[in-house]
Amino acid sequence: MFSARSIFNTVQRRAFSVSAQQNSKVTVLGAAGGIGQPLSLLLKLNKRVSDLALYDIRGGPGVAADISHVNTKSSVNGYDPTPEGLKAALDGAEIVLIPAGVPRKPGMSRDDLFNTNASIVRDLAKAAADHAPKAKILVISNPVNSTVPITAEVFRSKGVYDPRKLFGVTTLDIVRASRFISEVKKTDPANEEVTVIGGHSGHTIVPLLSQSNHPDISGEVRNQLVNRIQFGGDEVVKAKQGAGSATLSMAYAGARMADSLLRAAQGEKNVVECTFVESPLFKDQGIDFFSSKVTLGPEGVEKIHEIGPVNEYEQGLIDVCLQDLSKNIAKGQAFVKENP
Ligand SMILES: NC(=O)c1ccc[n+]([C@@H]2O[C@H](COP(=O)([O-])OP(=O)(O)OC[C@H]3O[C@@H](n4cnc5c(N)ncnc54)[C@H](O)[C@@H]3O)[C@@H](O)[C@H]2O)c1
Ligand SMILES: O=C(O)C[C@H](O)C(=O)O
Repeated sequence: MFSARSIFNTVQRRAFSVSAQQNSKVTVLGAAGGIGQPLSLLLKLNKRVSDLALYDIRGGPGVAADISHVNTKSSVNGYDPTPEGLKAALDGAEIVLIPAGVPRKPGMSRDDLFNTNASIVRDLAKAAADHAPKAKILVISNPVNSTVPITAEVFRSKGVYDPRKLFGVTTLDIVRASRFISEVKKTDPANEEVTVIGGHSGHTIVPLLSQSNHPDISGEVRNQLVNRIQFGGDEVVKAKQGAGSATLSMAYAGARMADSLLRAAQGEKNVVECTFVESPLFKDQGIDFFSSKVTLGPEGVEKIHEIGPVNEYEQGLIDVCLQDLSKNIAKGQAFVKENP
């Protein structure tokens, strides 16, 4: 004879075992910041996230308590800024997003953030390598062109580097390109997808309009559109007048990238994002990392796409990009060698 209570428990256990197969713990390091808070909120709304872990050097538990009241199923935990707190935040994570670090003020380049953010990312990468060595790491902190190589070097030094699992988040460039081209063409941005390759700063951001729905864009309109995509970040930094850089659009972009990886991990095919990864595309020119279209799979990077046909103007942009990028990457790699 089964009591109502034991039937309820059995049903509960079954429900748990179904969701347990799809458990996806997602950790945000820098969760109380301008990006961290809205990003964490968007992740709370994502049904694929079962467990949200929020860590920051200040305010993590408060943000977690607040977000935990949102009535979606996932659990939310905030962690104290201690080595134990960081370890607990990372233990068992499938995805780790890193928006920890200082943002730009007007007049600064992303590279000007290097002196502060390089060591922040290095130390968080060390913790991730120790406590979540198999997680997919999504680096948002700038300068992305250098912080991704820093993370790779840290993981390599600890013997756990898997290039399929390290991503520089350049999704905001894709989001902007889609939005800005729709403003020029008076179309719905939902129907505009622009491939943006290279890196994530100024001239290293290379939109391939010739591969978009509007290869006809040319002349001054094209030049202005490309410039706006390359320097869209500056628009926000200027408008915020010293109060930081893009946070809300970045949270949206970061949540999209995390969702794409979760969808791919849960079996969806043909999930493609442009992202800054270790790449063979320009290795012969000494450039180890490059953003291009990447098909995502259960283990992370499944296939790095060729750049495809580009016109003469775009080839010129790529040439300029490669010069800056190689310096940014080398700077990140050297930093970890000199400051292990
Ligand atoms: N990849 C991109 O497209 C993109 C877009 C926008 C901003 N960013 C970058 O993201 C970073 C964060 O920007 P923001 O506007 O959220 O800044 P913010 O200052 O508002 O927030 C940063 C957060 O990081 C936390 N933090 C600092 N050191 C930490 C550590 N060691 N461990 C954990 N948390 C730590 C801070 O306490 C703060 O809450 C900046 O470097 C910015 O340039 C990147
Ligand atoms: O511009 C910045 O410094 C932040 C970010 O990289 C952006 O593109 O908005």
